Amino acid sequence: MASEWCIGIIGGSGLYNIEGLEDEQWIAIDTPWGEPSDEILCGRIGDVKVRFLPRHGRGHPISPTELNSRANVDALKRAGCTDILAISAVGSLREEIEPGRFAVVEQFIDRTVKRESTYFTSGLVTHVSMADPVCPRLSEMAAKAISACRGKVAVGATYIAIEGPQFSSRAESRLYRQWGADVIGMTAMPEAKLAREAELPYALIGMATDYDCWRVDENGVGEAVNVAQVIAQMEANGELARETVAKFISSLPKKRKASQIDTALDDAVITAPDEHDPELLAKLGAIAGRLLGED
Ligand SMILES: CSC[C@H]1O[C@H](OP(=O)(O)O)[C@H](O)[C@@H]1O
Ligand SMILES: Nc1ncnc2[nH]cnc12
Repeated sequence: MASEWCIGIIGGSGLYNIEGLEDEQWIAIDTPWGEPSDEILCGRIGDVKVRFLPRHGRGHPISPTELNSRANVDALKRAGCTDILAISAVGSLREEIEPGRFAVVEQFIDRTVKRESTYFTSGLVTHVSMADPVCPRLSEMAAKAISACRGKVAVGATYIAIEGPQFSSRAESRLYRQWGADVIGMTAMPEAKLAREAELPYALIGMATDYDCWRVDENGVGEAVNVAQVIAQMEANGELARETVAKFISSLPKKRKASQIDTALDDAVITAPDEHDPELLAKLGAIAGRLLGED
């Protein structure tokens, strides 16, 4: 297992570039799942290799529903990533997660319906555990990095992923609060599931940009989220996000210890070897090469 860190950063809305990389170069990576959102910015900070992918592409041309998360995660793995730190703009479903606060996500509710959400289709049926969908080690380091940059942090957040691109109705927003969701977004699912299938430890920082639409003011008037408000708050969050990423990377321990997630596919495949589909196996070189003996 890799003992050197290679950190994949997935930048969400408002985070289309990162600064301070040495030897930086945008590199196009082909995958058997189609095109990733953009080229990957490859470089390093000190001894740590960094691979940055803007989730929606530079200039934000790609909608949440049309993100090719399979290609994105596969491309990051091909680029050598050992771990992924993802950043997202999120709506807050809790009074105490005010716009500007960064929420480190611990759990997900997946309400997306139109997306390819697995690499393991018929011919290599595989069931990984999503009981603990994020990497606790990365999440703890992310929370410390936010605090070290004097950011306000909330830990242990539950993220609900909606299909979008429309924001939620008030009834949905209130329902999601009853379900125990703390923040809402449109992108981290199936990204987190695919990262787990790719045996990549994954953590998510949600940058609260708005209160979605569940809240009413003192006059009983409901607020509604709009893109202008989200963009203004994203811009206000941008500097802290960049500082947090730099701090997170510079604070990593020198050597990377193995994580249980590095072997998430062990014992997860159920299809008998003589039923394996060779075409599917050929596509899985980057994702499951370790298991399939192609490393
Ligand atoms: C511009 S608000 C809605 C948009 O922002 C979030 O994207 P990301 O998670 O990539 O930061 C949200 O999920 C929507 O896609
Ligand atoms: N209120 C909201 N709903 C869904 N995605 C979002 N991204 C940022 N704010 C959001």
